[in-house]
Amino acid sequence: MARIDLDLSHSYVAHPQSDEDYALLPMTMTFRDGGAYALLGPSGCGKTTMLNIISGLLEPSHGTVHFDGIDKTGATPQARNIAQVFQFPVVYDTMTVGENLAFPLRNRNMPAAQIKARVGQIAEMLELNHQLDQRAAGLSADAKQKISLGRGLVRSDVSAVLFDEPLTVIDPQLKWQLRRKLKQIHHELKLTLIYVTHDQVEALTFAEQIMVMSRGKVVQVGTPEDLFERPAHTFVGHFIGSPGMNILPIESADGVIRLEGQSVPVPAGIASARGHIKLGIRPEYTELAEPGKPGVFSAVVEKVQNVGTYQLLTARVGSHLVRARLGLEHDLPEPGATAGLALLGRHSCFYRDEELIA
Ligand SMILES: Nc1ncnc2c1ncn2[C@@H]1O[C@H](COP(=O)(O)OP(=O)(O)OP(=O)(O)O)[C@@H](O)[C@H]1O
Repeated sequence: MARIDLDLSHSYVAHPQSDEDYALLPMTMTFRDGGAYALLGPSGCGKTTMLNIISGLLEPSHGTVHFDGIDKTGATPQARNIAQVFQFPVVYDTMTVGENLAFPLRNRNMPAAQIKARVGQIAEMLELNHQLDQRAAGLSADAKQKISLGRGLVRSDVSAVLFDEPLTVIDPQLKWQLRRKLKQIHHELKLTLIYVTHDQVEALTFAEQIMVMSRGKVVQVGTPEDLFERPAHTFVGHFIGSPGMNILPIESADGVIRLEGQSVPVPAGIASARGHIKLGIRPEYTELAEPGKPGVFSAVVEKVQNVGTYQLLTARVGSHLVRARLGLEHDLPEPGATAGLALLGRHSCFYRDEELIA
């Protein structure tokens, strides 16, 4: 396993002029030896570009890639000793499940007894142990992708295992199991895993550290808890969570916050910042409260939805929609009614130029 350091930028254009010409803006990034990482972001943000630069399929237009302190910028995927799992299964139909799993080890001339032991271990982890002698040809897409995952994980001497949206073809129920399985496998095998996805649930279940990307930039690296509790950028606030964070433009001065003509005192003990800034509060921390109390804004209820395990209240503060996730035990006001919403508290975040400041 290896520690991987990136210090680079990448443009697919020969002479980039502006930020828009870059698939990856200048960045430095470290993947710890043995860490489980997810690269998370919407389509086109640069995830695959970063993964291909790490694997060696693509050379960055500027900068370097180091594995364990050794410059690997121009090295091929083979020379980097990387294992990759793609969106669609890569298996040999004429071979059995066991032979497919053993293939990367046979290629390295590993002794037969060791191959048998390692294949057995991986097959058991992925619950393929009862199918080892079955031919791959007749298997479902799900089973074939499990073999691909197994082939990616079977070698213990790789620098890292890279996954590019590997659960896309998997049935939803099995997807849920496999996400947890991969986390457990990481725990047991201590491989450096880098997992690309645009699905926040996938990233949050699997990874220890999540790199959230937007338009060629890594906007935050953190644990699932960091991303939820203290989004470093308004994009992370929007992107993580269901629904995302409420982000509201405010004016803050002398312990009073103005939002759409309402002036509300900041509750005692809450750190704020001055000026024209943005307030972020997660729907999970947005509560109904008595209007007129510190931190409570007056809102007009638009909609109340029962979402099974909680109720989602949508209300308007001036021209801004605010969402609150509330327990089923609450008796909620009807649409059109005026309600107080507590938006300022210890979970409030404040942003200037989209970056977290308090
Ligand atoms: N071979 C290429 N030539 C030119 N531009 C490219 C090439 N590959 C990607 N791009 C551009 O680089 C940017 C980043 O693309 P990339 O595929 O890395 O994003 P992504 O986050 O992986 O998206 P997706 O989830 O859709 O694969 C996009 O604007 C894309 O159009």
